Amino acid sequence: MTSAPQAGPGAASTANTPDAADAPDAPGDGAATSADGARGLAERAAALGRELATALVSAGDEARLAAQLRELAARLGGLAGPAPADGTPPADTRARPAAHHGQEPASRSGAVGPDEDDSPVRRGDITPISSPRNPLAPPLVIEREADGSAVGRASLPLQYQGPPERVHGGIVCLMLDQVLGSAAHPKGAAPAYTRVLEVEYLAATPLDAPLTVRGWIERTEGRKRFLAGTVAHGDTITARATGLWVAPREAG
Ligand SMILES: CCCCCCCCCCCCCCCC(=O)SCCNC(=O)CCNC(=O)[C@H](O)C(C)(C)COP(=O)(O)OP(=O)(O)OC[C@H]1O[C@@H](n2cnc3c(N)ncnc32)[C@H](O)[C@@H]1OP(=O)(O)O
Repeated sequence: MTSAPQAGPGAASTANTPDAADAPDAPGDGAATSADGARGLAERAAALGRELATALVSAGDEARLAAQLRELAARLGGLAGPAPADGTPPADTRARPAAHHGQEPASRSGAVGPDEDDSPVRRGDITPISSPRNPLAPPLVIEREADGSAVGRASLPLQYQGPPERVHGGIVCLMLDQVLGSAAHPKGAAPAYTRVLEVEYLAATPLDAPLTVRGWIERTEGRKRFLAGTVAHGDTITARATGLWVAPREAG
């Protein structure tokens, strides 16, 4: 295995960071009136969802939890704006069938695609690890380096705990799957899926601490891409992984 590519100061592109069009609106601008505004609204609502999850697992004091919940509810109510007179939910929050990623290439911008067709297939990043609009995601912010490797950064709060004070091993694996998956898709590459992912847990991955997840292609053989990666806290590599991503035969 070759050594991990170093994080260069000049990340070439952002693999899952929302582009400017996805930036949240200024506070207090009321209900969204455009797709971009709705996206910002969704991301702010997701951020409140994360705060809620943290509050639910953190508070030992029921009175304090109740106060936090009231505060979050007020902020959520402020985001949603006034309810439509007929009770119709806003377009962006209407229930949809479960999303499935598998057959559709995802946007690299992290933006969720146009809603006009109301398709059950959501383009873009709605993964439970890196999507800014998925409250299950920390989110892990992934950038692509000039050398083609991918680097994810996050600090994981208490709801990601496994053993006390450590990030759950499955979450460590999830971060590696996502970052190696990003690295497995250089520009123009056919979509490929994780076929093998082997993770070694070398040391505790701490909660509430800056983590860096790296992934890079070791070699490519036809439709097979062999990946490697690491999770680090400071200078400590807490996990390392190797994996195989395979493009389906029909992809060419
Ligand atoms: C996704 C779209 C992205 C779009 C661009 C945006 C990118 C933005 C970042 C996205 C990030 C996503 C990160 C989340 C990643 C997931 O969550 S992916 C979802 C989880 N994975 C899956 O659903 C995959 C399920 N498996 C499959 O669909 C099929 O097995 C696959 C992968 C399409 C392969 O099917 P297949 O070609 O029929 O498989 P098969 O011929 O048995 O094996 C393929 C090759 O691998 C070899 N192989 C198999 N096992 C091994 C092994 N253990 N060791 C060595 N070689 C092996 C075989 O020998 C074979 O090689 P050849 O004989 O062809 O030389």
